[in-house]
Amino acid sequence: MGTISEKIFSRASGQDAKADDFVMAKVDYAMAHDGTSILAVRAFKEMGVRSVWDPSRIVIPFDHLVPANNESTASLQFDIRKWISEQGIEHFYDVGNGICHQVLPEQGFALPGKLIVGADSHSCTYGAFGAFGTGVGATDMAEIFAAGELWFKVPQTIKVTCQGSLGQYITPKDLTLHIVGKVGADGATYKAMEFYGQTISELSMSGRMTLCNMAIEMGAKAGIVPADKTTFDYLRGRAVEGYEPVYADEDASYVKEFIINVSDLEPQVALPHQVDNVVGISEVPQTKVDQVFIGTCTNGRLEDLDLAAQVLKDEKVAVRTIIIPASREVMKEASMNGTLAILLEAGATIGMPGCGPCLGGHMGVIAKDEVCLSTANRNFRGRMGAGGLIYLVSPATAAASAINGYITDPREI
Ligand SMILES: CC(C)[C@H](C(=O)O)[C@@H](O)C(=O)O
Ligand code: SF4
Repeated sequence: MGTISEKIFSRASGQDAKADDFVMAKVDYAMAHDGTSILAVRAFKEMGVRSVWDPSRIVIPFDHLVPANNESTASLQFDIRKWISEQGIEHFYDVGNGICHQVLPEQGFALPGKLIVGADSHSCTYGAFGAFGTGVGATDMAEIFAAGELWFKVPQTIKVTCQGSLGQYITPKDLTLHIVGKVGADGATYKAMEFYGQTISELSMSGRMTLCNMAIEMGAKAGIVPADKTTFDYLRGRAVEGYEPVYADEDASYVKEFIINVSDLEPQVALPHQVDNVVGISEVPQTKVDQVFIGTCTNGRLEDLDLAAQVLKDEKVAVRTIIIPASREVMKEASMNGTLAILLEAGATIGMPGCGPCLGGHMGVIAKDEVCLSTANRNFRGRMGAGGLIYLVSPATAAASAINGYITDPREI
């Protein structure tokens, strides 16, 4: 009698964990990136603890400001590299390897049934593998570095069932934005979400990651897709250790249920400046675009780049179009299968793997009143530059809009 979260916390805490219980849980993998490891390491040092609990269970990708954009970033990264080597952290992915939420799954750390905690809010991405993945602040991460465990309140769970198959150019991002619009930006606060139904079973791992990635945009602590054959196939030859998938019981109790039918879903757009300000593309008035950005931990995967290339083949972009593969692996595959050549031929600019301009640090910050059509997960005011406007869409919609210079339904190209 339990949800996936209750079962994972029961195992990780060694007690029968039910929703709303407070438990001390052992973390399987802890992640911090260049942005948050700085604060986590500072807090860790202040605790006076000599060495981390387990250097083989800490994963540190550098992705947010890479390569360093100025001297102060460079010197912070220098300090972290030093700490990483002193502590013997085994899984350090330096500049160029890619975004944490792509690197961990690719390298086989995102595994069914595991408790994976990251010092980054989109750590819920790992739920795509049937794991409990969640984000914490830097001081909580310091606790984990020291002891390998942390207090958690076991979340209640919302069940989302998705029926029907996605149509042509209707992508997992459209499904995700549609769900965010229905549930609302605070509709799942401190809850776990479990995703079921035909639509979900048909999603690739890439699509499931897009979906779970945005669970936090509804306030959720975790977004979980139960592991199935698609999961096991992806993990074959990749998983860093053995794992035991965890499934909810028939009589598990859910605080709320949503049923979503995608049969007639059209491309979705989240209008500025709220992520749940979601409408169907037919309701968007003609909107001129200044910049298109395809990338991030939401939509920078091979499938996303391939889709953009499918739309952009033999076409030219009318506006500046920045495409940033989520990882080196993605970039390598996109270069081998011809996708990068198509994108370059169309006039797009390819950036090196990492977060890029997603949170307004570099590589595509926008000016006041400029419109950026982005495949990311957040369109908050000022995120990519003060006074800029961010519209969130799928890679297909982003690519189609790049051709016309205004927001365009990819089915019309
Ligand atoms: C920098 C980091 C703390 C932040 C997060 O946690 O989400 C970033 O990745 C973001 O997307 O805004
Ligand atoms: S790609 Fe964007 S949302 Fe994802 S971790 Fe980086 S900054 Fe955060």
